[in-house]
Amino acid sequence: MLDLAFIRNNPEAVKEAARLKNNTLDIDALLSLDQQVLTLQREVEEARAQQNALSKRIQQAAREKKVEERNALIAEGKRLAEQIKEKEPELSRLQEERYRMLLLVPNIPDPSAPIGKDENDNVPIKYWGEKPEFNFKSLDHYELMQKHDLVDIERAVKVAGSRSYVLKGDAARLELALMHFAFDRIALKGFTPLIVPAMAREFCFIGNGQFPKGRDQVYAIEGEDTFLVGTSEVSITGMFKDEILKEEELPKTFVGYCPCFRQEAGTYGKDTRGVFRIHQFNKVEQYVMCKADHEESVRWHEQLLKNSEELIQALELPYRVVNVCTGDMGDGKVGMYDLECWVPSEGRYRETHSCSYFHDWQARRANIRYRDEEGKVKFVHTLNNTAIASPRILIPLLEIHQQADGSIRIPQALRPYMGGQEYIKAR
Ligand SMILES: Nc1ncnc2c1ncn2[C@@H]1O[C@H](COS(=O)(=O)NC(=O)[C@@H](N)CO)[C@@H](O)[C@H]1O
Repeated sequence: MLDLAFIRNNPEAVKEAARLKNNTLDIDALLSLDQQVLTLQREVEEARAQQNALSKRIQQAAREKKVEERNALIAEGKRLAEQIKEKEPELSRLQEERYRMLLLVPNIPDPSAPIGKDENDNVPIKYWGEKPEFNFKSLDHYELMQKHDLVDIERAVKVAGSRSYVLKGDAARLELALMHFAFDRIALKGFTPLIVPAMAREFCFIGNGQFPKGRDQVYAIEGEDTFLVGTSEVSITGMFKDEILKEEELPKTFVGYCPCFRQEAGTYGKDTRGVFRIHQFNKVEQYVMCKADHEESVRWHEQLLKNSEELIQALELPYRVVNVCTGDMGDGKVGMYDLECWVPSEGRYRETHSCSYFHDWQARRANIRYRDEEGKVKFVHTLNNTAIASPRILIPLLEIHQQADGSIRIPQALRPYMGGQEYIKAR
């Protein structure tokens, strides 16, 4: 959410942001609704002020025993009270409608973000690692998983329907090893480990920006005010709602974990093979809350990307980083990098990480503030990046490290989390 004063003073900038982000919100309609609210607010306040003045004159008339005047004044007071009683519900209805529209206003993308329509306009900015040249018939992730009996999709579909999976054997151990590896490496950088609720109240989803627009991606729990989170980012944002932190508490850095759930509405028929796009997965998340300073946000954005690059380099996976364009980054972002790992069977890079900064767009929605050294209260800036999301990361991991004899090499960095095991051996 943007500051209403900013929108009033910079309507063209906000309209341009909406255009660049394929956001169809009618900013003029919001501003005229805002004018209606301000006018009605003034009328109600004036009526209240008149009421106060009147009550003094009524007491005065009573003291001076001016019965006629006092009655006339009381009647005037009643008329005013009627007016207020009629206008207040209208005022709160319009304020509620203005708030709902404010939630739909996109953030202003940084000028460094490429202007574009969709993911095809994202700009690659960095490549790392040698793509493997297999001198044998290489397999895709699903063939490898079946060959090594590492997955059971059929029984998962029986249990949970489409886009579900059972990870078996070393793949199940790999997933937990990857979670532990990511948690450890990021915690070693001073980030506070958190295991957070995967069920969260509505205000958490409004706070991080998942609601109202992304509501169709979220599973609701029947009869409760809680929903299943698509990322621990939702719960971490909700943890600090309505709090006023001290500046010296910032930056707050977290490495969060929880199971993630997504409806994946609108992706029918897309990425249906294997475990690329599923309804439930595990993710270790980096989350930073810092003071309201653009340079600091940019520094953290670069740092969060670097942290994840270090993890992927340790897993020895070739990847590239793309600067996400305005049409693909979504409403809340000021800037966004995707880290994409090379998937040999597809002959292309596929997204495994998203790294974003928001300035105070999330903090304003979740009302997370801090008191700076001069005692001024400001909204914090928030950022997040994937550390590791699995099983999606298993796709490049298994494919890249497959060997001619059918075994799969476990990267050195993961071995301590796999009991020292070096290969997944063909059975
Ligand atoms: N439906 C899904 N199935 C499997 N993995 C997914 C799915 N949705 C997202 N992911 C993984 O989770 C990562 C982060 O998801 S994201 O929506 O892009 N970004 C976030 O959730 C941010 N909180 C940063 O992690 C993706 O890059 C991908 O690796």
